[in-house]
Amino acid sequence: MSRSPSLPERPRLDLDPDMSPDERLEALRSHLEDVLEVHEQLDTQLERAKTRRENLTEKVDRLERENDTLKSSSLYIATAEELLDDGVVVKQHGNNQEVLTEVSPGIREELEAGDRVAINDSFAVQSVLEPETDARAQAMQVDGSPDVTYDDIGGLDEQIQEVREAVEQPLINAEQFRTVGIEPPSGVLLHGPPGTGKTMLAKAVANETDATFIKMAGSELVQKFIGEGARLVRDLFELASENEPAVIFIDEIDAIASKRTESKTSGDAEVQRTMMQLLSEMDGFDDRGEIRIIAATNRFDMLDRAILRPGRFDRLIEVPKPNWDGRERILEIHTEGMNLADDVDLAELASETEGFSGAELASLATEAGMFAIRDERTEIRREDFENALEKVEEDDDTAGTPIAFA
Ligand SMILES: Nc1ncnc2c1ncn2[C@@H]1O[C@H](COP(=O)(O)OP(=O)(O)OP(=O)(O)O)[C@@H](O)[C@H]1O
Repeated sequence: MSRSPSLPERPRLDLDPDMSPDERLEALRSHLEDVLEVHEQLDTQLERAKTRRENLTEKVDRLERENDTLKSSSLYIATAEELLDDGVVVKQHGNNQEVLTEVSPGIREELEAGDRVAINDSFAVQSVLEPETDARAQAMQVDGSPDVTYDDIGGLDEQIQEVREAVEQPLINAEQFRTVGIEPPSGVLLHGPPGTGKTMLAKAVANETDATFIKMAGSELVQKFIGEGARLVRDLFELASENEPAVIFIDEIDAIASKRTESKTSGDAEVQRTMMQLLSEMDGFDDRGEIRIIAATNRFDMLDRAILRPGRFDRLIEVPKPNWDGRERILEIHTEGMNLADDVDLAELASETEGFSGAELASLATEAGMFAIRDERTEIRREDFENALEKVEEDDDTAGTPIAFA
């Protein structure tokens, strides 16, 4: 904190009774100058103090707003079970506690039995939740049979091999693992830059093992309401066991498993609870049968190391950006169905696209196709790829990211 500046010294007027009138006048003039200088200094200090006060007021406003948000985010979810003359019976999710509580006339009007509501610490109904805010339905994506195969993935042969060992084998050869007496890896963590094929790998392994693919984004697990994140995790594992064999894919795991921050807000505590629930579901994994869990992150450095301990995400697979061979293969995959002219040289394109991710290469192929369509051609020429590359580089300059992801 900055210390308050000290006040300037008060100018003194020394008038000697022996002074001549001229000397007195001179002394008074010089005193006046000193007084004016001090006045100026005080003026500057006053201005500074005003600015500081404005800054502090702004800070107080901001903290008050944050405080309000924190207070308002400490709500619990409940179901309105019964509407009575003198209130409403709500049942809190998580602990199933039933309470007769009050409700304001405004909320009462729109409330129907069975609605999900947000209640505060004293159980008063704060708001009625729209059916769409049912996070469970929104958050999970279930795909009975994804259509991605290992052949659709370019440049990740080693990673495919590792995923097959860690996920596919335990699913199709569970008996063998039991006979040999070893535990398959609990969870697999794919880490690497965005758009490099992590989701594809998880989908492909589900496809090849005829497993249901259940995807949930870590950011969706970060819920506003206390207990909701943990409930979603429970639902996720429940859904998987209803659909065995199943592959659970948690994208952006860093959203719930980042290194602990200094702050101790209620939001952080909720994120912690969600992660603890995930870890406890994984700990009880042995008896779960044919469910495998894969997580992915672009922010490996941010992860709380606790989730990497044995029995948790104990198989790490790095999914990097493709090298030259990988880029050529990915370009082949994404231009397979395209009507390419003879002058298109994918090897040369692979050289020109160093640093591109798989998703960026896929967009490049689509973009080249768009140039041909604009020109009313069905054949895609070398110039279309050149134009597409140029466009990508322009986008890169303006947007700061190389290309829009497919
Ligand atoms: N190795 C690859 N081979 C072929 N296509 C790829 C590859 N990597 C990415 N793609 C293309 O990019 C798209 C996005 O890839 P995917 O969603 O698997 O990336 P991701 O690593 O999961 O990205 P994010 O971290 O952003 O979720 C795919 O649908 C595919 O078209």
